[in-house]
Order: sequence, then structure tokens, then C-alpha cells
Amino acid sequence: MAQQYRITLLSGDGIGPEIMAIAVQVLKVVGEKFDLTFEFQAALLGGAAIDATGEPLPAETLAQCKNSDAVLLAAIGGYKWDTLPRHLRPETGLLGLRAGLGLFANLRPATILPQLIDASSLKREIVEGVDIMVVRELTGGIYFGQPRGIFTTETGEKRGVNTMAYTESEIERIGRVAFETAQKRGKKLCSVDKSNVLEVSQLWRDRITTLSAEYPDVELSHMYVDAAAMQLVRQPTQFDTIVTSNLFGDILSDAAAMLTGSIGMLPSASLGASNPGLYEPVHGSAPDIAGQDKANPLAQVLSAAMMLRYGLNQPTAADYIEQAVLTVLDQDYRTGDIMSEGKTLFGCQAIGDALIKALNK
Ligand SMILES: NC(=O)c1ccc[n+]([C@@H]2O[C@H](COP(=O)([O-])OP(=O)(O)OC[C@H]3O[C@@H](n4cnc5c(N)ncnc54)[C@H](O)[C@@H]3O)[C@@H](O)[C@H]2O)c1
Ligand SMILES: CC(C)[C@H](C(=O)O)[C@@H](O)C(=O)O
Ligand SMILES: [Mg+2]
Repeated sequence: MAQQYRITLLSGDGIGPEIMAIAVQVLKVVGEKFDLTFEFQAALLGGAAIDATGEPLPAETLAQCKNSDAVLLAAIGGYKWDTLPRHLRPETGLLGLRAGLGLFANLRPATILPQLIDASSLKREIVEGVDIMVVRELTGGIYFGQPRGIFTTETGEKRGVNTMAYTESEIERIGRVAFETAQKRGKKLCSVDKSNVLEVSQLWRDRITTLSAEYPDVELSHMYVDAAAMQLVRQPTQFDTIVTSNLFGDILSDAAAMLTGSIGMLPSASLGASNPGLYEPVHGSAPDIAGQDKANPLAQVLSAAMMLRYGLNQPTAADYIEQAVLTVLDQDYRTGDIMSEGKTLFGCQAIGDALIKALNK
């Protein structure tokens, strides 16, 4: 009998619905090939949820996600909601979903595909062989620390406050994910912090160092975040697995994305201890190109592959999708963000059609 999976689809805003449509088409074909039945159920998150319900994360969305085998998200946000107070913004819905599902570990792989070396913003010699996994802490740090808010001082001046805080147990659990990830990869882990300035980073560095005694097969190094940003563009092949906090991981993963050609190529998996995982591209809702059939759907499709690999334990089906992505790139089909000389410019849906053809081969 076919294996059945309940998948919640959060298309969100901007290019979200366009790229999600492609991922669903891909999953349907893969389901038929591998005898997997996907029960897709859409739910509202972000701007789309605000427009329909007044809230960025309606209670029924969170409940439905908890009741799924996996959650596939496209992207949220956009100009329309940019002026709302923070608690009503689309981004707050996404953070609430990550926290609500306890997804403390965000895996963001940045790999240069040989087909896209010319699309990278850096020279071939620099990006050739790049294969990095950023393990980003996702439910702590400055994104969630208290106190936070805009307060009025005694002199009547406004003061914005956020707090970067980590407990030892929060550091330890993300550390374990990172060491275990490194064990399955190149056995090199670089922990990125700002411990020359921040106490929270001193604790981070201490805990990660202590933890390393349990993983003697992994070579641990430490780097300050400013130096890591520089090294990522200077000599990215020195990195195998990177572990870092929520904010530093957000910034470094966008930088790592550009090594691979485009942020439109980068998938991610957000994982916790028990709840279903959330699979989402690293990029946002790209409001500047929304509704124009210009979006690159590959980060979304590769996020669906990560869902099969990490969430549904279907690595062969995941491999099959990743192979189809390579086939389409081998055929020189490109969206604008990964376009280079001699390639053919395709729209989002046309790339989807090419993927389906490759999958049906
Ligand atoms: N996970 C998420 O849902 C998520 C992630 C990042 C940003 N956001 C939100 O998205 C909105 C826009 O943010 P931004 O402009 O800073 O970042 P963005 O990632 O949406 O866009 C940055 C640039 O990359 C391009 N781009 C992004 N994805 C692309 C794709 N698949 N194909 C081709 N080009 C692509 C965009 O056109 C834009 O020029 C904001 O509201 C932000 O908060 C959401
Ligand atoms: C939209 C925003 C809340 C989000 C983040 O900062 O985590 C995004 O930038 C990401 O990288 O997933
Ligand atoms: Mg980001």
C-alpha cells in the first residue's frame, strides 16, 4: 500500500504561490513514481493570513501544521505589510510558527552546482567545490530574547531594545545537531560567534568547546562573525559545517547563497525534537518580481526534496528530485537570477514544465 503523508502547504506571499505550485507539481509526479500519497492541505501564513483573518499566524494554521507529517512553506512578507506594528507583521507569523513547532535547528546547505559556476558573483577559482552546511539556531538569540520593545526613557526619548540571549541548554542542543551534521559530512565544524565583544557569545564558545570532547572525530574551529563573512567570500571552500546563532546565521546564509549563483537556489530544513519539520527556501517573497513568472522555483523544489530526505525518510525520492534539477540545468534552462552567457531564459512555470519532463523520463 502507498505510504501516505499529510503535508501542510503555506504558500504565503509574493512569489510564494508561483513557486509552491511548481513544488506541488513535482511532488505529485514523484509520489506516483515512488508510490507515495501526499495529502496536501493549504493553510494561511504571513500577509495572506493577515488579509484574511487579521493575524499573521492564525491558531488553526499552527494546529494544522502540528497535525501534519511535514510543512512546506514558500515565503511571506511584502511592501503591503511593511508598516504594520511588529506583532502584526508577516515575519512575526513565521517566527511564531518556528517557535510554535519548536524548530530550533535550521539546516541551510550552500553547494555550488558545476552548471552554475558562471552564475556565481565570485570567480570560478573561488567557488569551485563549495559545499557548506550552515546550521543556524532558529528559536533563540536576539530574535526572541527579552526584554524587547520600543520604550520611552526618563528624558522622553524613545529607545529600541532587543536582547541577545542563549541558555546553555539552547547552545548545547544546536551544538549537538551541528556536530552530528559535521560527522556525516567533512568532519569539520566552524562555530561562528562574536565572543570578543558579547558575553552571550563567550558562553556559546565555551559550551561548544566543551561539547566537542564528545565528538573527537570532528575538527572544531571558532571564528568571529565579521571574519567569517570575509572568509566566506575570500575562500569559501575552507568551510564544511558552520554552526551559529539565529541572527548571524540569517546573515551568513544569505551571503553563502550568493556563492551558489542565486538565493533562488537555496533550500532549508527547520527541525526540532518532535514536531513536524518546516521546509522553506532561504529567500523571501521577492515582491519586486512577484506575479511576473520570473521567480526561480528551484529553492522551493529543493526544499521539497529536503522534506522527503529529512522529514519523510524518503531519500531516494529526494535524490530523484535533485537529479531532475541538475538535468534541467544541464539543458541550459535558466531563470533571470541564474542567467549567464549561452543559456536560455525561462519563466518560473516553464522551468517547472522542464522539471516535470525530466522527472517523467
Ligand atoms: N522565509 C521567508 O518567508 C522570508 C525570508 C526572507 C525574507 N522574507 C521577507 O520577504 C520580503 C522581501 O525581502 P527581501 O527583498 O529582503 O528578500 P528576498 O529574498 O525576497 O529578495 C531579495 C532579492 O532576491 C531576489 N529573489 C529572491 N528569491 C528569488 C527567486 N526565487 N528567484 C529569483 N529571484 C529571487 C528578489 O527578486 C530580490 O531582488 C520581506 O518582507 C522579508 O521579510 C521572507
Ligand atoms: C523573514 C525573516 C523573519 C526570516 C529570518 O530572519 O529568519 C528570513 O530572513 C529567513 O532567513 O528565513
Ligand atoms: Mg534571511
